[in-house]
Amino acid sequence: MGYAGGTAGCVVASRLSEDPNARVLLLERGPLVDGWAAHVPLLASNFTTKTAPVYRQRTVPQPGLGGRVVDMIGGKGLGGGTLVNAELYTRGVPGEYNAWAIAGRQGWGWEDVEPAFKKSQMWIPPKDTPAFMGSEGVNYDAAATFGVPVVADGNDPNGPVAWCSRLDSTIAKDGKRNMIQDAFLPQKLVSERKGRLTISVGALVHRVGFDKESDVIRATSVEFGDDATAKGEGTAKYSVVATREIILCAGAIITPQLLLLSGIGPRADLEFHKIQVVRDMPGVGAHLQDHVSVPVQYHVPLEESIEGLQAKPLFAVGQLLKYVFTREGIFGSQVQQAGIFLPSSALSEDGTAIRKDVLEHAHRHTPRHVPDIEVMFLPVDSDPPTNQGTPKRGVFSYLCAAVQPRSVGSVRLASKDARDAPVVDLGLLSDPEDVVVLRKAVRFALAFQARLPVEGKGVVPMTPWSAPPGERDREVDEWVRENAGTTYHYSSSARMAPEAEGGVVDDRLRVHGVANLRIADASVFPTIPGAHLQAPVVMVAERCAEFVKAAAASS
Ligand SMILES: Cc1cc2nc3c(=O)[nH]c(=O)nc-3n(C[C@H](O)[C@H](O)[C@H](O)COP(=O)(O)OP(=O)(O)OC[C@H]3O[C@@H](n4cnc5c(N)ncnc54)[C@H](O)[C@@H]3O)c2cc1C
Repeated sequence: MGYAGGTAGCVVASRLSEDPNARVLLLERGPLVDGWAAHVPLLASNFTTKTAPVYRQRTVPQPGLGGRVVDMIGGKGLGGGTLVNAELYTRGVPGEYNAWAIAGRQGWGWEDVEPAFKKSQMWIPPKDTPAFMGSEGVNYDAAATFGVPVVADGNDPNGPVAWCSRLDSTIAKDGKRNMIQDAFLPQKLVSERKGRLTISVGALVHRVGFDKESDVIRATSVEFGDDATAKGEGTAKYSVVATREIILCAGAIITPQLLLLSGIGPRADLEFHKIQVVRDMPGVGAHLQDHVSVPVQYHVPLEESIEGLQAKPLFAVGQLLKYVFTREGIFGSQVQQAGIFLPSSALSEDGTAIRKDVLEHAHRHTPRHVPDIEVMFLPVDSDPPTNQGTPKRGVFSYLCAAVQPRSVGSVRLASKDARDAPVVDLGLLSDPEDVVVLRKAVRFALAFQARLPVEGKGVVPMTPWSAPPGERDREVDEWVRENAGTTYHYSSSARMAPEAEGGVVDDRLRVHGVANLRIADASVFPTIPGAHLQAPVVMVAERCAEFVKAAAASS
C-alpha cells in the first residue's frame, strides 16, 4: 500500500504492481488531472491560476528574510509536484551521492543510485529548435568568455564541476508534458493491472494505525476519508489493513505531518496536541531544507519574455497555434531552458571571475567541489506580483540559488486535523553561510550579464531592474535578505540518518523502530541534493520499490 500518489507514489505503485501476486492500493488526496491543457508544457507550469492543481500555504515569518513570510506551492493530484513543476530533469553530480555514502548511508553512493536513475529515464535527443526567447545563445557565449565550460549534457556524470548547459526536460517526444502518472501509470497499464492495482483519488489520509500488542510496533492500517467532506481528526471514514507494507509518499511537507498525526515525532509536540505517542522521534519534521534563491532581473523587450504572451494576445495566439500544429514554440518549451551550475569555491573572492586553478583539479565524483550555486536563465519575472495587470515590459531573470544550503527549518502540527496545513518554517537564510554563497552568486550573475556580447545575432537590450543598490558586502547581503525566496524544493524533513543523528528512516527507507512502514519521497534525502528534485525523488522511489520487493522475496 502506498500513499500518496505524487511523484514518488506513482513510481512506487507502478513498480510494486509489476508483481502479479502483489495487491497495491494508492491513496491520493487530490484529483485526477488530465486533459489537453494539463499536457501543454508551458501552460501547465503556470501555477498562478485559480484552477491550478496546487496546495497553497505560507511559511511562518522568516527571520533570515527580515521577517517576511513566503508563499509555498505543492502539486495536488495524481502526479503531485509533476503536475505543475518546471519540467527540468537534473540528477545532481555523483559527488552528492558519494557524500551520502561517506556519511554512512550504505547503498546510496553514485554507483548504487545511477542504475535507478537510468531505469526510469528514456532520453530523447532535443529537437534542434531555435534558441528560446533569446535565453540561450547569448548566455552560452558569455559563459564561454567567462571560462565556464559549455557542455551538451549537464547530467553527464563525468563532466566538469562548473558548467553551462541546456537542461533536459520531462517533455515527451510528442511535445506533451510527461507527468509522472503519464510515465508510470498510463491508463493502459492501470487497466491491465486491474485487480492488483487500485488507485483512489480524492482520498485524504488521516493517519497510520499500529499494532501495539506485540513487542514490536507494527504499522498495520491507514485511516482515510473523502477529501471534500472528511472533517476533523476523528472522522476518517475508512480504514484499510495492510498485509505487508505501508509506504508514505506525501512529500517533504505532508509526510512529517502524517507521521506526527500518527503518533511518531517529538514527544512534547505530540503531547501538546494530545496525540498518543507511538514513538518519540525528535527528527520528524526537523531538518526541512529548500534551495533559497534570489533573482537578479533585467527589463527586456516584451517579445523576448514570457510577459509578452500576456501583453500581446495576437502573439500568444500565434504561439499557441504553432504549438497545436508543430508542438514547438514557447508553449511547447519549459520556462528555464538553460543555466549554470558551479561550486562557489571556483569563483574569485568577489565572485566576478572563475578560478581555473580550482576547476582544473576538481572532479564530479568527489564531494569537495559539488556545485553549491545554480544560476537559472529565466525569460520571465521569477517572482511576479499578483494582480499586476498587463505587463508593460518583459523581464529576464538570473535566478541565483544556493543549492547546498546549510539553513534548516521545520514542519510542525497546526492541529490534529489532517486537512489543516502544518506550520512550516523553511528556515531560509537562517545560516549566514548561505548569504555568503548567494552574495557570490549575485556578483557572478551581475558580472556575467556585463559580459554578454553587446552586438551580434540574438542580443537583446537589457536594462537593470532588480539588483543590489551597491557593491559593498553589506549592501548585497541586505538586498539578498530582502529579495530571497523559495525554489519550491522542499526536502529532508524525515531524513535518512541514524535516529541518534536526527534521522527518521534507515538506509532501506524503513522508519526507525517501526515495522512495515517506509517513506519514499523528497523528505528522506539525508541532505538536499543540488539538483531540481524530481529526478532524485524518482530515483529514491525506484530504490524503495527494490527494497520492498527484496523484503517480500526473503520473507
Ligand atoms: C512550482 C514547482 C516547480 C518545480 N520545478 C521543478 C523542476 O522543474 N524540476 C524538478 O526536478 N523539480 C521541480 N520541482 C520539485 C519537484 O517537483 C518536487 O520536489 C517533487 O515532485 C516532490 O515529489 P514528492 O513525491 O516528494 O512529493 P509530491 O510530488 O508533492 O507528492 C505528494 C503527494 O501527496 C499528496 N498528499 C498530500 N497530503 C495527502 C494526504 N493527507 N492524503 C493523501 N495524499 C496526500 C499530494 O496531493 C501529492 O500528490 C518543482 C516543484 C514545484 C512546486
